[in-house]
Amino acid sequence: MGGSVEVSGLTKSYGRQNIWRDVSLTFPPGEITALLGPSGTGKSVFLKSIMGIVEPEAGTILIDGEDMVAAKESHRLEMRKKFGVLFQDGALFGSMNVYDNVAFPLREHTRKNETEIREIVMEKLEMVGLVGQHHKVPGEISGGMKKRAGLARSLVTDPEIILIDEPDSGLDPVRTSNLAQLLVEVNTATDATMLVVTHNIELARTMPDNLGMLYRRELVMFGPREEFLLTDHPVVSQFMSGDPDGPIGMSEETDHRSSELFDAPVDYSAGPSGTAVMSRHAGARAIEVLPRQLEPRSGAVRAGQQRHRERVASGGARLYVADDDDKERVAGVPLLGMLARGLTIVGDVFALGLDTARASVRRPFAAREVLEQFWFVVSVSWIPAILVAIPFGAVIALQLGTLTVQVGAQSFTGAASVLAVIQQAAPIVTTLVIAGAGGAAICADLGSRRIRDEIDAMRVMGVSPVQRLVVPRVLACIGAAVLLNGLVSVVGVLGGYFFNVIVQGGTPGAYLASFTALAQIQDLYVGEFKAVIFGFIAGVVACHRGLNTAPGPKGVGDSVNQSVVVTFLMLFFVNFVITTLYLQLVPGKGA
Ligand SMILES: Nc1ncnc2c1ncn2[C@@H]1O[C@H](COP(=O)(O)OP(=O)(O)OP(=O)(O)O)[C@@H](O)[C@H]1O
Repeated sequence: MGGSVEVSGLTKSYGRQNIWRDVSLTFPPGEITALLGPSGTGKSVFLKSIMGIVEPEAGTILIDGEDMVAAKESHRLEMRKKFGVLFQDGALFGSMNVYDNVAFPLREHTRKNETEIREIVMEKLEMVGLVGQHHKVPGEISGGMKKRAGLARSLVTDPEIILIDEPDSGLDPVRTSNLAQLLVEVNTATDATMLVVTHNIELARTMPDNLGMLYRRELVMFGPREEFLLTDHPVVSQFMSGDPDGPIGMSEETDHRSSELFDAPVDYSAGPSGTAVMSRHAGARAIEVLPRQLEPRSGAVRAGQQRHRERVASGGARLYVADDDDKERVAGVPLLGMLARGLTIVGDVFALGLDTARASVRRPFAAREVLEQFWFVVSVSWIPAILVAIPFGAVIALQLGTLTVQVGAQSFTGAASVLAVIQQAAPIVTTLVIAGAGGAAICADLGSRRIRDEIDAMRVMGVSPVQRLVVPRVLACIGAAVLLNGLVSVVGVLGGYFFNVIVQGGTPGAYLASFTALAQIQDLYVGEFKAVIFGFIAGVVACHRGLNTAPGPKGVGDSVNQSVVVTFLMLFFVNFVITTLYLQLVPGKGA
């Protein structure tokens, strides 16, 4: 029998917007449950809360007795291995073809060899009608095909709990019916607990054993289909009939809450051959007949359905109906002030930095991904880094050259300009370029993956995005910073030499002599040390903003902008701290 999911007192807000509050319900193990509700009522947020990828402020979600809300992320990764999840748009990994997408959970979590994996993958692909299309990447297939591929991927590990977000979106009516039938067959074969979020009235009427509805920040009703589908609750019956007249309007905010219909007298009478018939005399909707439920094509008995009918017959399945008191006054968590939000981001970046450092010494180590990312960051950064290094070295050389002449210390020009380039200019220039070019691209890449639900899909499949995505990118930024720091130092020093010796008429001997007299090997080390730290900061900030991108293309743009600005601010602050410490701890040569 499938896993149990018990939700109790769940409340979620985004800033001031309360999405829903005090939601309590239990999904009976092995049964199919559908969660309905008008657009924007928080169905997807609810599904993501169950997966442990959205954090509710209050309440518990017990998965086979373990609380997902209270669990640490490392334990959540384990708990999520019980789940198979189909996201709204499939959430396929864009860099892999359909076959590799479907094989992904098996390669991650089982010791099966490629032959065994192939057998399972092809079986699931055949089930969803995608054999022959499996070599295509997600960009080459239709929305409906992505959905079916996502379903195949969610089933390969034989999950105990299957969560499905809008199975009908992007599908024509016939394929929607086929998919509903397929889900019934899957439930028959696996006895998994299934939760389907949908707007599709036909699907809601014919597939689930239980239904619930979210509306105006609360769970309006939850219970067995036999009662839910025959209710005269104004909100539920309007939604199920698709009637434009009633309490549900165009927008949640302006919908009025009418209890007129709810209070109207109801007349139940026996329906044909085991179904119940209800007529309501409140005017709008008249007769509703309990629709026939989808059955497995093979004629097999669906164990979940059997248990459900027994529960209903014994009176063990009760319809929950929310009180009609006005919940509108529920306030969300107040928006944090600008300063608090800034501090929260810095704290989160710090936490991600620690997680990254810990994960970088854990297996598996994605060496290939590190190399690919390193190559990418270097390839987009090295030309701008050199082009910035030349004028930067020249400006430092000219400024210091002029100054040393003014104070009569021209013989120290070489040391001053070389140290300024190696210790200050090179690490800063290098990292600014890495943050602006490589970091921005990393942030945009992760942000796009986030809005396509790829990151959530990864977490739901029990794979840590920190280990898989952040560690390689941060290591790549550090490697690129060290390499480019060396390159920028050389270019900057040569530029300085050119301007001090050739343009300003200094002598090469004095230039080099001052350098060897005042500089020491630690000066070189501190430059490279800074490059490591700055590369780490640029990588972590870019990944943090990418992974926390708000929905939509604007969210990606905002994240890239924030990534660059936050990196710059942190770089200059950390540079100040390191320089101060270095000057205190390492006495200058000859001091
Ligand atoms: N990451 C987020 N940050 C801020 N607000 C969010 C976030 N995710 C969702 N919301 C808000 O939560 C509300 C519920 O969104 P959700 O996607 O769960 O609705 P839904 O019922 O699934 O809608 P639909 O049926 O149209 O998909 C919306 O107002 C949405 O703007």
